[in-house]
Amino acid sequence: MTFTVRAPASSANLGPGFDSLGLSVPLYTTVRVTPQAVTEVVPLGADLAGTPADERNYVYQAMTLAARRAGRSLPPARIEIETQVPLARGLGSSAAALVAGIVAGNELLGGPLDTETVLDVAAREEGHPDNVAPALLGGIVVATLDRLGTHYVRLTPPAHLGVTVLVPDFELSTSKARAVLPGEYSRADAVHALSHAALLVGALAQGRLDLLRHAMQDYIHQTWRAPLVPGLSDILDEAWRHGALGAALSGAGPTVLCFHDTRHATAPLHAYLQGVMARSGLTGQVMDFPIDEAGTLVER
Ligand SMILES: Nc1ncnc2c1ncn2[C@@H]1O[C@H](COP(=O)(O)OP(=O)(O)O)[C@@H](O)[C@H]1O
Ligand SMILES: N[C@@H](CCOP(=O)(O)O)C(=O)O
Repeated sequence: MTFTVRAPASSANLGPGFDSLGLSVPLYTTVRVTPQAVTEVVPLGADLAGTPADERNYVYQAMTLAARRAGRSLPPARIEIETQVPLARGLGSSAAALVAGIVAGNELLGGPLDTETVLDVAAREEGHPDNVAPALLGGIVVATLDRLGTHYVRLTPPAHLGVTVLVPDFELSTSKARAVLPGEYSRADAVHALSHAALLVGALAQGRLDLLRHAMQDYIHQTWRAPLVPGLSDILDEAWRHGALGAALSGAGPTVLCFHDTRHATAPLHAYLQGVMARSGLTGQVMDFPIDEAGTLVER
């Protein structure tokens, strides 16, 4: 019996919530699984043309993680993969592929893993839970990973909170954008990060949209990654003057996320972001999204 798994994109960090805070974006990676006598892996569409069409594919590898955690072997199947998530742009394409694959593997095995375990498998594989948690659960998720498990709180997005993303036309791999970060931080930077991340979670939980731009300040990763993303510093400093409620590097970049109030037109923010791109010599797309609330879905 064929089944389909659909996992959403994500925007991780939201400024100071490095490796711990993220939200779900309604662009999807879809994995269609049909049990059959031999395994076939079929990436579909131009965006996945560079990914392996065999068992080395990241989605298939993710399916085997579910089997390993369940102590079983994966039955053979035809596995078709499609995505709307732009690759290596900081919108969690690898997290969506990983979560979709683990959920698909679990489903193919008859569902031996519960949601908490699926999340833990994904977070351990990724090394941090901030993009896999919203990809699996939807909404806004704050999460941490320790030796006992992956612990999280899922927040329902506040009313009137929308997302605008600027997605540049160039790729930046997460590993490259992690390699530029320092190994150590000062106590002042740690206190700055803790207080801002805590304030941000409180503001999101209470719908305090007025606090977002203050709470989203970050020196842990954005400062170091700014040289990799032309225009980022300008947007972080200035986007609020053009209607953004707050701005952050999305995941490891190069996408930049702005929050907007859905009761107001986003045309001035779009015009500003297009202007930053033009001044920075970039091309790319500016798009508005609601926050996805469904997370990963399985359809039979
Ligand atoms: N649907 C997919 N199928 C196979 N591999 C994928 C898929 N989506 C992403 N990937 C892999 O993940 C890589 C991008 O991961 P990463 O650098 O972490 O960027 P991001 O997750 O921000 O898009 C791609 O280059 C590709 O190797
Ligand atoms: N916390 C991570 C998030 C990476 O997200 P991605 O969408 O770019 O894979 C980081 O900032 O490195």
